[in-house]
Amino acid sequence: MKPDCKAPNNTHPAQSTATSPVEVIQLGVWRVFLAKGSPFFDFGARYKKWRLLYSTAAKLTMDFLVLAPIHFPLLCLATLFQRVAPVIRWHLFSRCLFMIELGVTRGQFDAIAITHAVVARIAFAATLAVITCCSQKAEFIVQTRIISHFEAISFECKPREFSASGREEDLISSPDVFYAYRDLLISVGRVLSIATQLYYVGSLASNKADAFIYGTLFLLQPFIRDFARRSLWDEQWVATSSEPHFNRMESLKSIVREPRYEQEINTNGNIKEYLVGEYKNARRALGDISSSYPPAQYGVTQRVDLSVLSAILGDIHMFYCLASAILHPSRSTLSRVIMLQKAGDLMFYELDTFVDDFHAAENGLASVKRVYDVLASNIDHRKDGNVDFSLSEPNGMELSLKNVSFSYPNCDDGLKVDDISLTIKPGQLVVIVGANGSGKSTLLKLLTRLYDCSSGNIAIDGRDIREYKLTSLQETIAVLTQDHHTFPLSLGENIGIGNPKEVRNRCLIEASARKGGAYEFIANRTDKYDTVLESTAVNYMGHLCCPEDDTALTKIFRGFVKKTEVSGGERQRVAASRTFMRLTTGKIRLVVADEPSSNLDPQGESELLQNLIDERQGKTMIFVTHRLGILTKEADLILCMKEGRLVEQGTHKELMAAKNDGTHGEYFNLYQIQAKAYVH
Ligand SMILES: Nc1ncnc2c1ncn2[C@@H]1O[C@H](COP(=O)(O)OP(=O)(O)OP(=O)(O)O)[C@@H](O)[C@H]1O
Repeated sequence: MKPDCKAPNNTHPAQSTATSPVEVIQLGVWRVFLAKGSPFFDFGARYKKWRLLYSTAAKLTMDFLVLAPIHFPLLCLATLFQRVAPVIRWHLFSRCLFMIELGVTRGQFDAIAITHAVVARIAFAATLAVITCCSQKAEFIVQTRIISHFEAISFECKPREFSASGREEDLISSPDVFYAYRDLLISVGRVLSIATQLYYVGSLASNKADAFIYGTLFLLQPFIRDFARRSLWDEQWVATSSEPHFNRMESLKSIVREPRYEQEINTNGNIKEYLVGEYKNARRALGDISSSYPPAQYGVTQRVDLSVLSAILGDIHMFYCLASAILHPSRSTLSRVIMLQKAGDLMFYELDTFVDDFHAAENGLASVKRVYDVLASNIDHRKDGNVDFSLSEPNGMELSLKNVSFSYPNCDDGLKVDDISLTIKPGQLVVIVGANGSGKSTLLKLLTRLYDCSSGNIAIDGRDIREYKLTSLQETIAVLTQDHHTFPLSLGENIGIGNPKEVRNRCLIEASARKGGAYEFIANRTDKYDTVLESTAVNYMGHLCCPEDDTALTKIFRGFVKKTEVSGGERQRVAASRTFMRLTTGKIRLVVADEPSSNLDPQGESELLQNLIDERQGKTMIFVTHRLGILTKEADLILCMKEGRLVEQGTHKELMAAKNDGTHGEYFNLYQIQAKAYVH
């Protein structure tokens, strides 16, 4: 069925139900949600917003002052001067113009006055050039210091944010902090410039009444234009593509573009053909529905009446000027008319750009506020406790769960862990099994306090998990997951970082690499432990170079971006070695391994698991695995999960023997399926 194509300013039915402060409109393929009624000159809303941002602006000013006590004030003065410069320039020019006009009218020129005016104008131009050069230098220094300061802050904030939410939310980029302040400075400069121009217009007008009328007429047009203008740049909005054919095209595009699908597509010609065909079909079905960026489409929807009024108002001061000249010829001169016209244009430009700069400054400061908030509130949504974990306890951790339930924040997909109660005794080897999506990894995240449970209670060594200091808890837990990562560092550091105090201890690193199964493949690398996996250099290619060309420059560039490849299994071995390195801290009392051997060959897998089990002394160990047998036979406790619930627990023997109403349980069934797969 052909989708409903709506005209750009068609409103969504939700709009008519209307106490909602959000307006929903369809723009081409986009469903746009718009905060209702906040034009630029809504001073009430602006005031509220600025009260919030004021402290950020003040704080940022102090930061700028501390970081660049000389260059920052210089930059401020220069920026403000540059903003009022056009008015001064016009004033000086108008003096020359008046004198020329006077000379032409009288047939006699005042050479000295003209020389003074010309010299003043030249001196001003030279001064402006010097100030511009100085301000560029000052800007460069202030920018560099601000960027490095905020890079450091953002470096500090990001891991905190990440550990709290489990995903990385980008903070404002450091250069943007500088630009936010610069936009603010320019906005202030524009206000100064508008005030100066009003003063200048007043000096051009022949009397106070004229000055007032000109000022009002000059200011009126931008006000009307703001009401006429419908620009998403000035509004708060979010949009989602709601057009099914467009969404399908995007999905198909991502399959072709994303490297993770590359191998599958390239080794199966039919897929490629199918994708191309489907893309063409979706494109055809989309027809003329526009996918242009929503602000570009929204601009088309201006109110015609107000636009016409605004355009006429743009010229009304000219008509007033003409009428005034006709009615009072003795008070008017041609040069005054020209200067007034020019002043009107300049003022209109300043007011118009002021709106954009001011919005940019507001948005920028709102983002900067977030950086400060992150710093101030330590963003971590998990409330930190104040109890230090006791390291004197020689055994592993005791974990007990009472009616624990959990659903992911911002996800109304139901409970992922549902009413689980269990006890893990100190030093036990525990294995969690269950089908995909049954909640095994989620349970581990709760046990390591990556998330807090939604209801119920988790206790470690008899004390609520939330009472422990997070750092103290993290020091005692080693986590090895299936999402193994390597860092863009040397192989040695990739392992050594497990115990940062011993990051240069080659002996410990090699021993850990042996246990993690990385020793052999690292030994075969030319640079061994010094092999750097990914270059950390930042590379640019000038826009006149074409990456596809085979020139000397592009070859050099490819050399910049060369990576040292490691296979998935090798990467997992490095991550496992890092965990063994972590065990050398002597503080670990809980080891959590979520399918740590999913990418390893059978021999690598059994060696890794055995090496981990050999480290059991003084630790509780919890494994998540799909491969029953290797671990489950040795486990003190098997937890069998299904759809977020704990359906069985016991040892391998107990669970294999367990029957309910004469039928075997979940673990038995899972085990049998695997056993059959190996036999056949
Ligand atoms: N960050 C998340 N936000 C929302 N839902 C999530 C998140 N992580 C996992 N889920 C959902 O929670 C459920 C349980 O996922 P979990 O990863 O715990 O299962 P699992 O048993 O470990 O699965 P597998 O064996 O495939 O690794 C799944 O439905 C999954 O889609």
